[in-house]
Amino acid sequence: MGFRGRKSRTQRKHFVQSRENNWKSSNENGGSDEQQQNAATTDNNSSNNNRENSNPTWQRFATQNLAFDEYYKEQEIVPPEEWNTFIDCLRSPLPAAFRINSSSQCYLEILSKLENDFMKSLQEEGTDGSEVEAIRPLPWYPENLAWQSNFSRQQLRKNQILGRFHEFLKLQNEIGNITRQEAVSMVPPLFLDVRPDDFVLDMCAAPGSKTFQLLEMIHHSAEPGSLPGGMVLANDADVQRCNLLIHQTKRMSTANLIVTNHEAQHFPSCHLNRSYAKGSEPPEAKELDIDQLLFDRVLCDVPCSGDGTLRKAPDIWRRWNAGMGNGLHGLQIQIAMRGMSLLKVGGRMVYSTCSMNPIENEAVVAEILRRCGGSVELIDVSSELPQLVRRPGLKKWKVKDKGMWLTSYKEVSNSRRAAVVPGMFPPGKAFVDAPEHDDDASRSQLPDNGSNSNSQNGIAVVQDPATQTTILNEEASTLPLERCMRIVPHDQNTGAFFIAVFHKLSPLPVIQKRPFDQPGKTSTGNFQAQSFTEVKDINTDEVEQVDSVGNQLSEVTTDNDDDDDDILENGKDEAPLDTDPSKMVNEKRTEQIEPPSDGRSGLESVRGERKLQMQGKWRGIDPVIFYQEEAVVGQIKAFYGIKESFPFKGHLIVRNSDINHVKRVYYVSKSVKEVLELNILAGQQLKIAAVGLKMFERQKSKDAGAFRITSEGLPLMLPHITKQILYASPVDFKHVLQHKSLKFGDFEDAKFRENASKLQFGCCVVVLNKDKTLSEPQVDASTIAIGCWRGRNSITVMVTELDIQELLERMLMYMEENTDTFLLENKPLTAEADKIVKADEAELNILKNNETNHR
Ligand SMILES: C[S@@+](CC[C@H](N)C(=O)[O-])C[C@H]1O[C@@H](n2cnc3c(N)ncnc32)[C@H](O)[C@@H]1O
Repeated sequence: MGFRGRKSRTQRKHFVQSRENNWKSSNENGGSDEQQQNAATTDNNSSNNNRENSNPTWQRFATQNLAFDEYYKEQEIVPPEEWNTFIDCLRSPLPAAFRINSSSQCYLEILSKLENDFMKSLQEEGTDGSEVEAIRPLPWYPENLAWQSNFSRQQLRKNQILGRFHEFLKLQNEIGNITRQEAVSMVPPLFLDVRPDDFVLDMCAAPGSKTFQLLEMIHHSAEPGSLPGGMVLANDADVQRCNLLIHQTKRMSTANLIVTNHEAQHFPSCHLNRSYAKGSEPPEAKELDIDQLLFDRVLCDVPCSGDGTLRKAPDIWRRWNAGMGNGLHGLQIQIAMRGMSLLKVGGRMVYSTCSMNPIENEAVVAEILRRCGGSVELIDVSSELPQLVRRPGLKKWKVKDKGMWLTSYKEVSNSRRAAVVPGMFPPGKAFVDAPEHDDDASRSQLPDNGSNSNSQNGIAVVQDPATQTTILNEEASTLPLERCMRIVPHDQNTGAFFIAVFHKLSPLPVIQKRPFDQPGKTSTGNFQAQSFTEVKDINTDEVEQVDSVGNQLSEVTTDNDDDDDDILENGKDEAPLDTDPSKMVNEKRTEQIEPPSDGRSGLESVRGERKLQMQGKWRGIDPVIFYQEEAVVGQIKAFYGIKESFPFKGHLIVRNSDINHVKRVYYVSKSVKEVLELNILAGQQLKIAAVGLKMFERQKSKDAGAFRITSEGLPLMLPHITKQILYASPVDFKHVLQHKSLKFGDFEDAKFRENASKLQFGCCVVVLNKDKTLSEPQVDASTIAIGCWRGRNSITVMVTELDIQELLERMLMYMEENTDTFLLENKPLTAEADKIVKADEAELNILKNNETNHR
């Protein structure tokens, strides 16, 4: 219906400025030479760096960092003969890319406009006769839904056709019909192979480009008026970035999304209280299809050093150092392992980074495989997306610490063993200290069968008498790291990315801390499988923390998908998450709600005391409350004639603990409903920042139906409502959009006038009747409709300027073949009609003003 929920959005200038890609010389970049020098060098102790610092040439360009060059040459990230091409490409600006939202109702029209209009006109106008394609679909993206443009922003503003294209992109992006996203960032969700019924966890989701893509996949084949069986749970640890995520995903208008704010490595398990499992389940628990929150698909797009995005964020050149990757390695493993434990057996997990560093990539993948002890396999996806040029994962790499190159853990000095862990080294090089020759401790690494090798993952643990170290002597061939994918910039003119795809074959082995792991000390980074008992929930507190990592995050976390234009203010109708840490309850204190002693069922009890519990649980976060006011729901159903077949019970939620003053009611899909119910029964472990599709908004007018259907809720509701609908001819529809308010008499169609006067006062829906011969057209994917207000003598539209602009644009796209009737001159309103319309508008404004409170 093309009117997904959108507020007028103000760009966050300060945010944008800090992320702008300024292709400047070092002098223009600001900051003293000394600052730049410090930023560009990594390992102050290193003799290499002393040499670099004394070499003035490195300062000449902001897009150069000798430590970077040295590091990646040594890692043989590309063959030596390709180095110059690789580095030149990294120094050139990145072409803009965008994706068409495949679940948008007009995605085919947008595709056709790009293929048949812009592709040709831009080629003629924009490229000055050059061979380079102005815009082109990315060959590896299914159905031509992703595009790359070779224009810079300056070029886009240069002439009229480019300007028209730019405006088109901006509008469609704001509406949610397209998303600007770096080409390589689109890859990980494609390898996740998401199906509409899947439960998908996006562990580090902000600002949400990939979440949006995952939602598209879930919604792709949903019929109008119906919802897919799956859902996406998008999580991010950073509160402010969570707000960006909420804003970004709002463009999708989905009832199948939950946004949470947790550290991914401590993401709650959300399973039913043990005492319920002993047979005392409340009826609600028995009704639940799920008793633990597990996922069919997990996306682990972890925080990383982000050097794959140098083309888009050249400031990274100055900041880059080898320590960034080393510092993140531990956290990346923790997040990935948590993801793996939340993945269903048979499910798929994608691990990805926008970093080129093997310490953040292959080393993490190798460690996941070691820890999972054969219950997980790295999938060979070489036959998937064959047109995507990628390179196999590295089998060998080195670790650089404090300017020193280390080829095996043996070379790590005692003082550096907290920071440099065995898991950072390639297979066969992860020498682990024998703790004081503690035989029991080394045995604790062995599988239960007592053998000294784990045939499932090919790891042999042997004692090296010369060094008194235990060697994890993996055959390189047993960890098929070549199945990882590395996308390098010069292969297809993109950024760089790393992707690994896992398949969970069986429950994870129980993971225990080895006795000789000191608390707070990352002595080994390795855990070995002890037994293969099913793990319901791995307590992530067992996984050691790398203290330094957290401190580095704010600097090195780079998401890089968020184009400047996508960084927007929060919508005004939902409170942003509270960023004051003092108001946050420690998320690790996720107590379970004990079964009630008064005989009431768990959910009943939770509902009865919801005000107290929900407000106390996650301070700074609005509670999620099932809305069960039957009288109000009945009134809504009666007013709009909503068909009984439309599921309401348990699908409506509010975010206000004062049920009597509810302003907005949200709709959730069956899948989300189940997760919310499970979460309540499991003690509200999820810190839910946003959930549900805003469906109804309360009106003050007594005689106008209690709630109006929102623009974003209308596409879902429309096929199910039987009252308060008007069908307008193209001319009338366009007319009312342009004037925003029209007196009944000014509608061209007599039938419309008659029907309008028969409606109840208040909210109504005006549907574009493309085929004027039908009085009640079939509602389908192409239906254009708009929420309006039926006043005493007029119809007034109740949507934003942006919605109107989009609808007019869509009508133009649809009606190109009927331009004779459609593009009639606007009828000027008569003075008398104008007066009547103004009176109705005033009435409407009073109503709107009454509703400006947050809720
Ligand atoms: C590479 S970005 C994710 C980009 C995102 N997947 C997208 O496509 O838009 C990494 C994200 O991880 C978040 N993050 C950092 N540490 C985290 C943690 N411990 N748990 C969860 N998220 C974390 C950051 O706030 C950042 O938004």
